[in-house]
Amino acid sequence: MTPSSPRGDYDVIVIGAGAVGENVADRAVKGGLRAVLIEADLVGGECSYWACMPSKALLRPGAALSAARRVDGSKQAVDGVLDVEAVFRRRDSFTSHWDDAGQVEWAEQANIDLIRGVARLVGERTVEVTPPDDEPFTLTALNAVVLATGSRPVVPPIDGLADIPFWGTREATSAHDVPGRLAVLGGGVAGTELAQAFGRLGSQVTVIARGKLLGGFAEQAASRVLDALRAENITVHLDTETTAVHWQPDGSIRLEVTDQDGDGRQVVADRLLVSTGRQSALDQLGLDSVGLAPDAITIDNHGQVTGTDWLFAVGDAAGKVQLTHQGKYEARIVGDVIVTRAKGGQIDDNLWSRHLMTANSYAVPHVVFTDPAIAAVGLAPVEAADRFDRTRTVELEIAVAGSALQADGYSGWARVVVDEERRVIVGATFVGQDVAEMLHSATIAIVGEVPLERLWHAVPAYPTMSEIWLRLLEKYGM
Ligand SMILES: Cc1cc2nc3c(=O)[nH]c(=O)nc-3n(C[C@H](O)[C@H](O)[C@H](O)COP(=O)(O)OP(=O)(O)OC[C@H]3O[C@@H](n4cnc5c(N)ncnc54)[C@H](O)[C@@H]3O)c2cc1C
Ligand SMILES: NC(=O)c1ccc[n+]([C@@H]2O[C@H](COP(=O)([O-])OP(=O)(O)OC[C@H]3O[C@@H](n4cnc5c(N)ncnc54)[C@H](O)[C@@H]3O)[C@@H](O)[C@H]2O)c1
Repeated sequence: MTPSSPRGDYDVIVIGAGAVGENVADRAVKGGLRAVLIEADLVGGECSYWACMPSKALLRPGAALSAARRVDGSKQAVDGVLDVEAVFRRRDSFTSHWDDAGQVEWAEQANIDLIRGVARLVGERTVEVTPPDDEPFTLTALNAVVLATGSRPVVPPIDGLADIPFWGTREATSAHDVPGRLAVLGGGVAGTELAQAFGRLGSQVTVIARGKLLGGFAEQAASRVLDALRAENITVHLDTETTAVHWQPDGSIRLEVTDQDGDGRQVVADRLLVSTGRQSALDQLGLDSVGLAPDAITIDNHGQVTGTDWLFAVGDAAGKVQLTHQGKYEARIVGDVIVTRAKGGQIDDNLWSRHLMTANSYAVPHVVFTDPAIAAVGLAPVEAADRFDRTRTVELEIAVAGSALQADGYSGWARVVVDEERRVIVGATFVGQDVAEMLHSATIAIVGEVPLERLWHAVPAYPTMSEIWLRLLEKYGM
């Protein structure tokens, strides 16, 4: 939808209509302001069409099949393989076939104006929009401009890489074919999830990680995912640098890799997926027009760009936490800050106030949707030890009645980190089949700063996997 009169003033101009930009605009409108979203591509952004939704849709059928195979009685009923066409069909429906009509309708119903085009700042509170087939025009924001422009893939400077047609995560998540041999460069979350997804769809997958696999997660958790990938015949090279990539006459791709002992080898694949991280998309936004350098801006915990009182950045663009749910949290906070200011109210600087992104520092939930999955929130033991005087870690195998029922031979691991002074949980990690849904209980315990003495009264239903909470508290000494 293009508003009847797009030129002129808005209270709030949001550049980028990904999940995060949509949420800022929605919050502003619900607070009584006039907001416009400007989008250069599909309304809904990366998560809806090329990231969270399609990647999880590619993973889910494999996880469901494996779950059925782990239970005596149901395993006898499944002797086939994944129906690749059906998996792609289901994925296509989750991406609405890369058609954003539904999101456009949502914006209309939410009373948010939407303009298609590329936006950039041309002065304080002033944004120039270049529509696809029209002349540029300018808009002025009475209150705020919000940068919700997301992130772009980082492509490493590897010899020969620029000369070959490799897949990024966009091409992988929207693929309609399963490569015979798939090489995955990067052992982060995207690479690991997509390696398992394509391995289960039939590719012979080789992952090349320059360090550990899933290095940001607890070693005990990441190693179980690594073991699972290898058990599924996915080759994983750890601590391995890729020095050159060649396009071969038969159309295959040859990677020259070197391990930490300096031993070289070659990996040959039909497709190469490069998933080596993402960086904030703040360049080409005209920040220099207001005296700011894209690589030098700082953003405070209200989402405000330091040195301005009208410019905000949220979600992947802000670069603090590159996760949809956390970006949407930032969006709600920025929306509330803008509305409160517009109404002449006071911004509350206190921890956990509705104007401060406190959860970014203490309670970011993150799920790796592999099988086994990793679900983690809050601080790792080392981070907790940095922040608090006395901390303690309790860890356990997940072996309760609920897990035994969930899968025959269920294997999982759980850990909580406790701030001993306040006797509250400050971090939790679970790894195992179906652990993702247990994560929010940990998030609530951390955000609520629920004392262990009170948590003791939070009785997990029997027989569920949440019983691990009771075992952790018992092991702690409750
Ligand atoms: C493969 C993959 C899987 C992922 N899976 C998950 C997951 O399971 N869970 C999770 O929480 N996170 C996941 N993420 C991360 C998640 O996708 C991002 O954190 C999220 O999309 C960020 O949302 P955003 O709105 O900030 O940015 P985006 O979704 O990137 O939206 C930004 C929008 O701004 C537009 N834009 C940019 N510049 C301009 C301009 N100048 N003018 C107009 N419009 C502009 C873009 O076209 C885009 O639509 C995944 C990421 C990848 C790559
Ligand atoms: N389930 C989820 O929530 C989910 C899933 C996928 C992606 N994401 C998010 O999307 C973003 C992008 O994901 P990602 O996996 O690309 O980023 P990432 O930062 O998680 O991982 C990138 C990996 O690439 C490696 N790398 C960098 N340069 C390399 C090189 N030259 N050779 C080999 N390896 C190299 C890094 O060491 C790192 O392990 C992340 O912020 C991630 O959290 C989230």
